[in-house]
Amino acid sequence: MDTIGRLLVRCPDRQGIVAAVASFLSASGANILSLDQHATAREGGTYFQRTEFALPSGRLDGLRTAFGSDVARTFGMDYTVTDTATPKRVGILVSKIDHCLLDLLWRAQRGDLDVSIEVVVSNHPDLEAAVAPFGVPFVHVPVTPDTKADAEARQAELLAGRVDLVVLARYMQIVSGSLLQAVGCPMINIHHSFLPAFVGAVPYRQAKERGVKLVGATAHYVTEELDQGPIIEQDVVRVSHRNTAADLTRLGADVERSVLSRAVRWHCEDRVVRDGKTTIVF
Ligand SMILES: Nc1nc2c(c(=O)[nH]1)N[C@@H](CN(C=O)c1ccc(C(=O)N[C@@H](CCC(=O)O)C(=O)O)cc1)CN2
Repeated sequence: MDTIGRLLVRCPDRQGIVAAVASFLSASGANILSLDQHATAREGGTYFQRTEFALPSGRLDGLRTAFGSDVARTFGMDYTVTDTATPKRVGILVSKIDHCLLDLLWRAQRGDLDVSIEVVVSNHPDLEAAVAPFGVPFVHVPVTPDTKADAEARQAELLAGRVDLVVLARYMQIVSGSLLQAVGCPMINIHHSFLPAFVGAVPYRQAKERGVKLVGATAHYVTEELDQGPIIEQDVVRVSHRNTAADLTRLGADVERSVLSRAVRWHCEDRVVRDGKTTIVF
């Protein structure tokens, strides 16, 4: 049974990258199944490539090591080599709002999202009963302004080294730079507006007051600066003057769920590469 591997690279653009990667994979006994690439400029830019390949089983670790000392070193590549048979481990941070959390749990349970949700951590106890049927551990870690540092230390204990991705599913606390660093893996947030519009905690109220004709949602990587992380996915839905702020919240919730699940899926399929403040999504 072959291993299906995935190689994601980012490096300074120059001639010969595709040939070098393809030659290396061929010489390693791999058969390329798909290859997507992007260069940010005609010259002097950054080069990105996502390659899926079949490889005789038991050889992926050796290929990863050899690629690092060979092609990656030659071209100055940042790269990852992953085994598509190993689902990414996901931890979810949530507060009281349930729809994004339950959507991810439901999609994972159905096999619609190929991830392993390892733990749900919440600063409120409200959603413990809703999570229980999914068989996923739920840990309540209260957060107050006075206890935030200790709470984040506990969150880090629950997440660091145990998950490959953290998702903020309408988590209503600002994550400190030290927690971001301690967790040591990417973090994705679902913001309930079409960024850069309406940053902050209450975008639907801002949207109603502004009289918008569209509301939306944005999934982005979390950075220390609030709602400024590289955008992964966005979508919108039409609204009108007839809609109350509560209507906007209800209509927006469906968009949040679909945007977040696409962003998590694409990240876990290694389709997303960060390029400064932006992303490349293959
Ligand atoms: N470091 C980051 N942390 C968080 C981000 C981010 O981009 N970077 N996104 C937010 C999500 N969010 C809007 O989508 C958001 C959540 C919370 C707040 C906020 O002001 N929270 C208050 C506490 C509110 C409460 O206790 O109910 C606070 O933390 O002081 C703003 C925006 C998630 N975190």
